[in-house]
Amino acid sequence: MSAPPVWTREWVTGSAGQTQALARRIGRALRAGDVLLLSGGLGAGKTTFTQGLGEGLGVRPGIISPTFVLVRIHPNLASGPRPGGPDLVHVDAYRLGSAAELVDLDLESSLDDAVTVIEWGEGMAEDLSDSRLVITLDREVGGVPTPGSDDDADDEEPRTITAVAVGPAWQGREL
Ligand SMILES: Nc1ncnc2c1ncn2[C@@H]1O[C@H](COP(=O)(O)OP(=O)(O)OP(=O)(O)O)[C@@H](O)[C@H]1O
Ligand SMILES: [Mg+2]
Repeated sequence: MSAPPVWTREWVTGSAGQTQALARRIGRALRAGDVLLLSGGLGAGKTTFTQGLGEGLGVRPGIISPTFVLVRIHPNLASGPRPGGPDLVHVDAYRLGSAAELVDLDLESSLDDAVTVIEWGEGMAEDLSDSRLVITLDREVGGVPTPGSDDDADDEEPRTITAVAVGPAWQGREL
């Protein structure tokens, strides 16, 4: 059974830009060894959120939804806001069939020195670390589905974003 959360926080954003701004703020507070599991349906905004995290961490830009590559490493930039800070290891577990396949990616080797962000990691990556931040992006606001847009490019839809902190790393630590 998984451990009870240390704390939970919730935000509502109104656009992709606001989601990135929130993630940027969170990215500035992250430390080497942190593990984030991003959940939420297709197109919920997991990659958009990760782009903001990357900016806050000051890592090499170009964060995308990987299609064939399952793991991409974004090194910390000496010219960024956190020189000498952790790299970002960005994983997309969508195509993985099992936790055993995730083990094969050998994320453990970089775990202590980097921030590891796993899209679709919930229910798959819990064994990776004692502590984790589970971030869920949801199109529902206040339990009510928000009307979808016909335009796929619409970047101004509301999202509810929930962070559930689990494990000792988050004890006494806020975002
Ligand atoms: N409030 C919002 N927060 C985040 N993204 C938003 C918001 N409103 C609209 N969007 C749009 O939703 C889309 C989110 O796409 P993104 O690739 O980040 O999702 P994803 O969860 O990574 O999808 P996938 O499951 O395919 O990896 C983008 O086109 C973004 O502009
Ligand atoms: Mg994605």
